[in-house]
Amino acid sequence: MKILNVGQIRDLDAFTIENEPVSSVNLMERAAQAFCWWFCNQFVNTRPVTVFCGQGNNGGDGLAIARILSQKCYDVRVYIIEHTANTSADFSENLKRLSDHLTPFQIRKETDLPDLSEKTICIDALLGSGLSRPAEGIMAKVIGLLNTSRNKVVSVDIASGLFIDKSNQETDPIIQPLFTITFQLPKLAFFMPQNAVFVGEWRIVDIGLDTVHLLQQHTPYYYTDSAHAESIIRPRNKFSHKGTFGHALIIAGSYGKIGAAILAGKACLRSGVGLLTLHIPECGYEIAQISLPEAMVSVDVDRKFNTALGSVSSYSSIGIGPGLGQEDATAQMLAKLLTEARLPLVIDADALNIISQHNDLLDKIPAKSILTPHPKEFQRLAGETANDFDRLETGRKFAQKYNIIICLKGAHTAVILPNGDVHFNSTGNAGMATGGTGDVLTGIITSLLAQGYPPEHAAILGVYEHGLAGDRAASRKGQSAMIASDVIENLKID
Ligand SMILES: NC(=O)C1=CN([C@@H]2O[C@H](COP(=O)(O)OP(=O)(O)OC[C@H]3O[C@@H](n4cnc5c(N)ncnc54)[C@H](OP(=O)(O)O)[C@@H]3O)[C@@H](O)[C@H]2O)[C@@H](O)CC1
Ligand SMILES: Nc1ncnc2c1ncn2[C@@H]1O[C@H](COP(=O)(O)OP(=O)(O)O)[C@@H](O)[C@H]1O
Ligand SMILES: [K+]
Repeated sequence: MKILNVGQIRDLDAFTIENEPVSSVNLMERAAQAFCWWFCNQFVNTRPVTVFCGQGNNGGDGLAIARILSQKCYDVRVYIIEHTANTSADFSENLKRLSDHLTPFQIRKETDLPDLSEKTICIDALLGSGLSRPAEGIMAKVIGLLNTSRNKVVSVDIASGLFIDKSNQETDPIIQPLFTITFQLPKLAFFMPQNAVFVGEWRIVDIGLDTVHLLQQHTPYYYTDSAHAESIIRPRNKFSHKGTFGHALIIAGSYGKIGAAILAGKACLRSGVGLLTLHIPECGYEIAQISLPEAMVSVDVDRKFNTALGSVSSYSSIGIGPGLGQEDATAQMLAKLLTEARLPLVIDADALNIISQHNDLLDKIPAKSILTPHPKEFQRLAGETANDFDRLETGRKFAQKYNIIICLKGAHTAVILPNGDVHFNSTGNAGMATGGTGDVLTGIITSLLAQGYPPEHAAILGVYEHGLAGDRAASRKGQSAMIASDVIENLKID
């Protein structure tokens, strides 16, 4: 699914209006109906509703929503914030249409602000995608009122005050909704951790914007929905054998962290690889043979750390990093691997930390290798960034410069491709914020690479399936009880 910028969204609206054709007020009616369909499924009509409207099209949506909800027997109040002399045409039309049902209250100054009963659900239709500057004056006061009230707030399209495709300042007044019900497409702002409280839970409602025009839009930003992930999966051929699915090598673990190697290895096997070899320090030999009998074990000459590899030319994919430690000898082994490897690697955890400390290694990373940093590891690698939008841009430039794929891990892991395209993940949950889940991801992606998935697909699909397994684990165990092993147990890539 594509993620468009503000200008493209405006064009898509305009194209739909002209070519469907549908009048812009009827498109607004569709948007309001779609919002109300979600709203009525979520909240019963015994809850009072107060709609706060600006004077642009977002406010117009709010007026139409108020009318529809009032027709559905909700007890609705409407407040219009008079912040400008210019109202949009569709706002004015909806104001007329509302007059048979309700009389709105005007808010011009602070003393006009209402007291809200606790049960009231507030609908935020102050400002939408037309936001051109931070909210101020009476608009900021209303935002402040809603944020300090204990009421549930639902934002129409986007929280008022939040920019769709660029960073806000920390001091900007922005609604902090419980839900954002957005039209047709997710917005870039939703994927930034800095915006978590300004988005809440978000849902997309379809308003029938032109799909052909949408297909023609160029954007570097995508959202990995189930349809996209499933289109990547290759079915297993009836006559396939273990050689068909590759031989993966995972180089991981150190004294006290052999578990990281086991987690990555088990995840690799559970993701469909034909054969797996684990390269681990000697202290992990028995642990690995007992806990993962399906894997072959290559034992390092060192007892506690991975320090030396034999030839790696026979492997179909190589993953390195989980629990590796950062010993000098390990760093030298990594440098040699980067120079000798003829295929894209999966590079995680301490392997990334070693590269951060030896910047000359960056140029040696094989093309299309997949790096899986969490935000701190990415900061060590690429330096400080001003905000999450800036971090994403830095990631895009980094991926392009070194011709690599970066999976910037988080709630919506961003898979950044060598051409600068970004695929935000849609699966996963906060139960995955527990030790070892990153090791599991390394195993999954290494497995997919071994099976012959192109690196871009291995990264996008691996991240998606990792999150999906996490979601299954959460629904079975609960987010607090689930651990990384549960993510592995719930893998099912087919
Ligand atoms: N047919 C369609 O296109 C559809 C559109 N839809 C809906 O329209 C929404 C976009 O509507 P929109 O473009 O009218 O912008 P909106 O956000 O309502 O307000 C802009 C007004 O506010 C002003 N303003 C800006 N910043 C401000 C600030 N900080 N403080 C105060 N004022 C500020 C700005 O004025 P200006 O920048 O010129 O000063 C302008 O007057 C979109 O999110 C969706 O909900 C749906 O119905 C589907 C069909
Ligand atoms: N709140 C969250 N929502 C969704 N996924 C999450 C969340 N927190 C962590 N994850 C996922 O869990 C994994 C954690 O990886 P990482 O930080 O490397 O952990 P570890 O080093 O303990 O293995 C990443 O894939 C990340 O995307
Ligand atoms: K809004």
